[in-house]
Amino acid sequence: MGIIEKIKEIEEEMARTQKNKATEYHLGLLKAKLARYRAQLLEPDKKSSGGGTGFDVQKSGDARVALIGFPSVGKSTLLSKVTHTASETAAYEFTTLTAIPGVIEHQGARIQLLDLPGIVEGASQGRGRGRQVVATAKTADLIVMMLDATKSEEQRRLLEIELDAVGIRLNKQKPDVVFKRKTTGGITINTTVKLTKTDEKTIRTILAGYKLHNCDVMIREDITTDEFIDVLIGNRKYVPCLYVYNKIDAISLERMDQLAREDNTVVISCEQDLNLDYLIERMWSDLRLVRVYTKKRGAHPDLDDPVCLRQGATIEDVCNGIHRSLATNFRYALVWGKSSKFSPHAQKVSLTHLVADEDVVSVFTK
Ligand SMILES: Nc1nc2c(ncn2[C@@H]2O[C@H](COP(=O)(O)OP(=O)(O)OP(=O)(O)O)[C@@H](O)[C@H]2O)c(=O)[nH]1
Ligand SMILES: [K+]
Ligand SMILES: [Mg+2]
Repeated sequence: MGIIEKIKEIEEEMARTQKNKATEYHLGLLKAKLARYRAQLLEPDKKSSGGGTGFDVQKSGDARVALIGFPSVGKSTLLSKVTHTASETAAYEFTTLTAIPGVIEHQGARIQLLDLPGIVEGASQGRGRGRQVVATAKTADLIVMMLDATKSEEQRRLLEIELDAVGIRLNKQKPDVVFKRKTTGGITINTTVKLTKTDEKTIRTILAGYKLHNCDVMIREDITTDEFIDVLIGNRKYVPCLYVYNKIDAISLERMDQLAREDNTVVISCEQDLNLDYLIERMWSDLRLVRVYTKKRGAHPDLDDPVCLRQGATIEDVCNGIHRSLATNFRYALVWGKSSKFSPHAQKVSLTHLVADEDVVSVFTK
């Protein structure tokens, strides 16, 4: 039996099993098994399973945004509108057959926008080019899920299932759980909060299912069983997602208003150029780029050309963003702005210092 059939079998068994206290552990085990098979399915370079690697497009610029959606929702139309790259658009499905990168320049940042083929239900299990598309989505700093405002709400949930199946968690934080393997000593589980969505017995069942007999688990958040499995499997990607409803020119004002009020949602019309500037503004802010202005001694900072970095960036990243040799010859840096603990004055810092948006940095070398 192939992996896909095994997955089907487990999914069927889970659907058949009634959810209650008595079946909780069994369901937990099935979930763990399912997650293991899914992971196998996505391992790259397995000839039998067709591989799980994305399209071979070089990352460029300061961040990558991937356009994910069903066929003909208007992904290529968007790319053609907001970048200088043309991507073929047409009224028939699967017009786009590969990944097409374009560049958006906004607030000193260069954002790579990736147009991708449309995906269909079952994409994560190898239908169409879906596997490649969802694998590419994993490499993105932000996913723009494009939806057709004229179609049913169901499309959003279906796409979420496909992304979830490849280990992408949308608009979620990594669960606050510390998991440590040991060689002896058995299992220790500590919790700092009351668990209401799972319990210790389920967690022990799952650990046993993974043949983990010696480990320390520290749970600091009211997690679900699924979230615990995510922590065990480890290679989950937590990616921000913006839901973009296109073709609002073709729906009623009431419907548009309703969609626009949902969380993490922007409504647009590519064809009529409605709200596209706002969409770019939202993409830019959801990427949470950190702009750092560099300043030479005695000169004013260069405010036109910031170094754009991701959240969590350090002075070392700033150095690497300026010049390859800077970090190796680094002596110290002066930082003005939100990350300086003496703000408005400068703080003298080392390579590991975390920078904040709109900091000004001077680097001193040997
Ligand atoms: N009414 C309306 N139609 C649009 C809008 N944007 C795109 N379209 C139409 O939708 C159709 C599909 O557009 P594409 O850009 O090719 O869609 P896609 O998502 O790239 O499609 P695939 O590459 O096949 O997955 C085309 O006929 C477009 O003219 C819009 O804002 N309003
Ligand atoms: K199309
Ligand atoms: Mg297209």
